[in-house]
Formats: sequence, C-alpha cells, structure tokens
Amino acid sequence: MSTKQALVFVTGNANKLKEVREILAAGHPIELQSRDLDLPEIQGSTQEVAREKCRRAAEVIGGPCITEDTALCFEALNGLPGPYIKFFLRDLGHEGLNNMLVGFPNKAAWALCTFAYCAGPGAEPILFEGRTNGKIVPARGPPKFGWDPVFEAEDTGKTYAEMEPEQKNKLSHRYRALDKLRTYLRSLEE
Ligand SMILES: O=c1nc[nH]c2c1ncn2[C@H]1C[C@H](O)[C@@H](COP(=O)(O)OP(=O)(O)OP(=O)(O)O)O1
Ligand SMILES: [Mg+2]
Repeated sequence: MSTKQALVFVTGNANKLKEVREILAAGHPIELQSRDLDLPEIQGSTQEVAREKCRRAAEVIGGPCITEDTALCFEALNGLPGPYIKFFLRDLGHEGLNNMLVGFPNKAAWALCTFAYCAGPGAEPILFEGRTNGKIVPARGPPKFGWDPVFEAEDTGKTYAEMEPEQKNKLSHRYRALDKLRTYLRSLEE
C-alpha cells in the first residue's frame, strides 16, 4: 500500500471520529479522511456486523477504508445487548440500561471495539478487536458520548464520562483495537 494514499474512516459518529483522531495523534501518524455515510448494519455477531459494514463501505468509497463497530456486552445477559447497544441506549437511556440488570447481582460488562480494514471493493475485511472490562453503574459524569456515564472501567473507579480524554484514550476498547490496526498498517508500509 502506498503510504501517501489516505485511508478513509467511514463513520456517522462525530465522537468516534474525535477519539480516533486523538488516539492516532499520539503515535505513528496515519493519514485519515472521514466520510459520514449511513451504511446498513446487518444483524449477527460483532464480527459479522463489522465485516459486512466494511465490505459495503469499500464498495461505496471505491478504495481502502476502515469502519468501526462498538458493542457493550453485559455478562449477566451472555453478552447482550452487544452490537445492538445503539438501539437499547436510544430507546431505554442510561437508567433503562441499569434497570435491565436489576434482577442480577452481576453488573459486569465489557466494551468491545471492532475496527475493520478493507483494501478495496471485493477485498475481504480484516478485523482488529479491543476490549475493556468494567461494570454498569448509575450514570456519573457529563453525558457527552453515548453510554460513557454508565460504564465504569475496571480498576479505575471512574466511568468513562468522568475521565479526561487522555485517560479514556489510554485504556479504552477503541484505543486497544486501534493500536492493533496501527501495527497492521505499519507492517503494510514496510
Ligand atoms: O466509546 C464509547 N462510549 C460511549 N458510547 C459509545 C462509544 N462508542 C460508541 N458508542 C455508542 C454509539 C452508539 O450508540 C453505539 C455503537 O453503535 P455503532 O453502530 O458502533 O456506532 P454509530 O452507529 O454511532 O456510528 P457508525 O456510523 O460508526 O456505525 O455505542
Ligand atoms: Mg452504526
């Protein structure tokens, strides 16, 4: 891959884009453009959802691109809502996400980020996953980004929303997945 060819990050989520730019700014540079496209997301496992979205993105873009899917998984519910968290959050809110676990002493949860890289139309997407463990708690911190106020990351005592961006971006599911993607992209340059 030419190092000069900018990679297109296809996402409709401005907060994701902001974090990805912040995380990438801290290490080896990757030239990134963004496109806000409303891509269909199929049902299925996080990996199937991620692969399919990236495949379609590459077809629309007509070149190399990355996409990202975020799941929030509740241990007591065997990993649900998982990739469907967007709709649970939209329809139930922070309080509703807590209420889903009222009958369960186990509040453990994990945030799972899946980056997909596709070299172009017809190419098979490659996946990079990052996971951060934590638990679901009553909302704390400014409600700027999704479910950040109700996810307390393990060993921090803080919800994502209570953290400065620098702290979240060093331990987040997104950081961990992006770190793997970055390593892969560097290997293509060599
Ligand atoms: O770090 C995060 N902290 C809190 N909330 C988050 C985070 N990352 C994603 N989220 C939310 C956004 C959406 O409600 C759902 C993921 O759904 P997901 O399909 O991956 O995102 P999206 O549709 O907003 O953007 P995209 O155009 O990239 O698919 O979790
Ligand atoms: Mg989406």
